[in-house]
Amino acid sequence: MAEEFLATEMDTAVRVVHLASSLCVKVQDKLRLPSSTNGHVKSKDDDSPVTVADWGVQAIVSWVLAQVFGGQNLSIVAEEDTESLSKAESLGLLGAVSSAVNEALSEASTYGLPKPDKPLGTTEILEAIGRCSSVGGPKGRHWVLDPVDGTLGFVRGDQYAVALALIENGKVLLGVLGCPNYPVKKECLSNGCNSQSGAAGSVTKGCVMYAKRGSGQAWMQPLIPGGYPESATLLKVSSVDDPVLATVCEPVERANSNHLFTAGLTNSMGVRKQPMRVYSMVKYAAIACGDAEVFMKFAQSSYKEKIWDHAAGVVIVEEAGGVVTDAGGRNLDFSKGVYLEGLDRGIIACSGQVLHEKIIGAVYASWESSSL
Ligand SMILES: Nc1ncnc2c1ncn2[C@@H]1O[C@H](COP(=O)(O)O)[C@@H](OP(=O)(O)O)[C@H]1O
Ligand SMILES: [Mg+2]
Repeated sequence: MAEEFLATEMDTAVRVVHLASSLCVKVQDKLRLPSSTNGHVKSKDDDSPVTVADWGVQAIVSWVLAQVFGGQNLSIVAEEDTESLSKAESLGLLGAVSSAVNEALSEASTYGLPKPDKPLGTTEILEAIGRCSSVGGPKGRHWVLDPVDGTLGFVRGDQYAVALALIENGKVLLGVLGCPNYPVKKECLSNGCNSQSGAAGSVTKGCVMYAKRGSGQAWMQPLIPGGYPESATLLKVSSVDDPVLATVCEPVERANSNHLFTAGLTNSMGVRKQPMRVYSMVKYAAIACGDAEVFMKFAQSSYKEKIWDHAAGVVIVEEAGGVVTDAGGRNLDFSKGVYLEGLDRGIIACSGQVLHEKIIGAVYASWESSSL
């Protein structure tokens, strides 16, 4: 029998996101210790923080993909570069990245992944991080990685995500989201999401979600310490289509999305609940598993959205039954390189068509009077 389409790609991506998530959990725990906070976080040129986890995840994902698929024609588009990490004054930081990477890779076989014969040296680690400098584009295969999406949430001990996707000829073929701090209903892990039991069940922390384009299925696994879980459950978006009952999520940071505009918009639609403000692509995860119905982001017009901030989340939401477009109702275009070129105003992800159409209508009705 022919091997299932993208079986190795999907399996490797899911496993490496589990491994990467476990690295993040360890680094985030260390960041919580007051004595070790400084030195593990660096400011980028735009003042956003980057941590041992950002570089560490990028290194292990790049190294594992190169082992499994060969480094020769491997194209990886990812957020971090090696510039500040290679500087002489960053030796301590590079050492911390190296320890985190080698600690994670020493456990790779328990995740069913290749493991280096001996610990990677700093040159190999910088090489792995630096390999991810592809700019993507309309042709061929490109892996797309946001090693730690929502770095601000990460350094604040809050929500963040590890996001890996595969784009081929401009289309997102698969997506994996590691959400190490996501509160998952135990009910959801045993009986699937929206199992309608109505019971206010207990919650566990951490999951990995994934989906393959066209499969009509999106899956969730629990994040378990030190290994790869045996089970996965199907994700399903919420069936709520009444704005009165809908939960709308948006970025925490005002700088990243206009809270006033979205408040006016949701108010005009009759949304009653307070917005759920969450860092990172965890917002897509919340839609995919039925915890929220809408995710909206309206950045300043001068900001250009990057493909790694959306690719994995979009395919997971769509395969779980949801809809994702720009504010003009068009699909996001992943074929133009690093940026989502031609994006009309903002991003709208919904659990279903009915809510989506209402929001698009409301955007048109309120846009003129907004200051965006
Ligand atoms: N001025 C801006 N407007 C909109 N988005 C921005 C932004 N500056 C950074 N971002 C993006 O917003 C992401 C965080 O999303 P959110 O605000 O939903 O938590 C950041 O991801 P990183 O944290 O990976 O850099 C970054 O890519
Ligand atoms: Mg990001």
